[in-house]
Amino acid sequence: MDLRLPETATPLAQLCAVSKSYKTAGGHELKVLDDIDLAVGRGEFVALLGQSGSGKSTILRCLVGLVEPSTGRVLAGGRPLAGVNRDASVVFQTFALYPWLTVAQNVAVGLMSRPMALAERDAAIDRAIELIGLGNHHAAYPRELSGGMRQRVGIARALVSQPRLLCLDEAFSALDVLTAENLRQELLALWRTPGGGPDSVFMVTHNIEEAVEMATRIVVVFPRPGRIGLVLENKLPYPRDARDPEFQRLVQLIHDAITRTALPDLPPETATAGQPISRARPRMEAIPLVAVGQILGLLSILNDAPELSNIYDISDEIGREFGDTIAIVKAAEILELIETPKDQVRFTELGRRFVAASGEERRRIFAAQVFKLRIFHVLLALLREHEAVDADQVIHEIATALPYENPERSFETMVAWGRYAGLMDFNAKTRKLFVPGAEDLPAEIAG
Ligand SMILES: Nc1ncnc2c1ncn2[C@@H]1O[C@H](COP(=O)(O)OP(=O)(O)OP(=O)(O)O)[C@@H](O)[C@H]1O
Repeated sequence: MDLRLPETATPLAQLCAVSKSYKTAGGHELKVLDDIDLAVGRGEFVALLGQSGSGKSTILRCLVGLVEPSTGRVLAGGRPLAGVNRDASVVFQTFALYPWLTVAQNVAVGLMSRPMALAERDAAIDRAIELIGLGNHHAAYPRELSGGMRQRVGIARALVSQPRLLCLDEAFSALDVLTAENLRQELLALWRTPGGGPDSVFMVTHNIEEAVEMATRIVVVFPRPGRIGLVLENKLPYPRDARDPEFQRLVQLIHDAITRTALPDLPPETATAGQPISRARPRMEAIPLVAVGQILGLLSILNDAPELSNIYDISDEIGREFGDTIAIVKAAEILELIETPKDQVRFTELGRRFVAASGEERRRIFAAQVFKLRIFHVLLALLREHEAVDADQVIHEIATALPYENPERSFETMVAWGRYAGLMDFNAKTRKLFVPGAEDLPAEIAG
């Protein structure tokens, strides 16, 4: 039986046509959210999923008033929100506790801006501490607690003000599996008990199963710029069983939606008649912000454990969150070392040669593949014309070519890849990019 109160028409929190742009470190405009319409109604448990960097945290922060949208409106209880939403609290992944304060004092921080009598305050703190199972730890310091207990303090601090809307930003992802599952169940019970906890929950997560286990509505954000990609109602009764076919169907739907946008099965590109023949591909591709070591790690996992064939299993194996795994897989894919039909991940012929090769040969293959990426092609053409190129000029080129990427971070990644490939080097003092010595370049690139 569902004990939730019926939903009322006015959402607790709402984004209306919200867009958000940031200025990056180099002063470039980066649009991270585009025209987001999203509401959290009374009694709802909404989960927000999406790749890393798709804008999930920014949406959460806009919703509670921690970040102001560039355009669009934020409403709380149907009225324009000015400042922070006092009916909402946020639990962050990092616990964010003060190490010099006790559990009770840390929880009290959640009431800081609320005028109330001392006795009322103490009663609220006791209630929140009891509610979240920290009864014997009022006077303990964070360092004396396990990760799970610390996150309980984080949740108690969020609940102490009795918010109507509880927001969770990857709140369980730093916890071990069992602790996370216990906390999820307790939180669900709190939300489902009328008057027990928050009316509504808004949860940002990378974990698809977690979303299907908990949420009544699941929203998938598509990236660059962040926009609403998929909305699913989840009417499965609680407690939910991960083996239920409907549970599995929802997981698969979400999984497909996320991988499809990150790793689309595109037809191979063909040369366009009349265009000059170039070794670079015509399409301008973003560089996933991953280290060369992560790509090499993925390839060695694929090589050592050929039975791991889909992104899910691989994500578990490398111990990264799904969104991060996708970025690593994408990087290996644009280098043509792997291919990803549907949600499968497998070596290409070149990838097989790469893992079997010596260090020197690997660099040569890597260099030839990097050279095919249009953005590198542009950069290497610049480097051929000038002895050294200013970092800011390159960052500007990236910002122009890839308007939805963070140009400074893309630059750092390109330098790291280019260094590994022996194609370029960077002097952080002079902020100049240069070619390490043409005689060292692989023959097909030096010409
Ligand atoms: N204060 C800021 N200044 C500049 N860029 C920012 C700022 N905050 C976020 N961004 C950028 O906005 C984009 C979206 O970030 P956000 O943290 O909302 O994504 P996310 O989906 O929550 O990512 P993750 O899952 O990795 O936490 C990223 O490219 C990020 O680098």
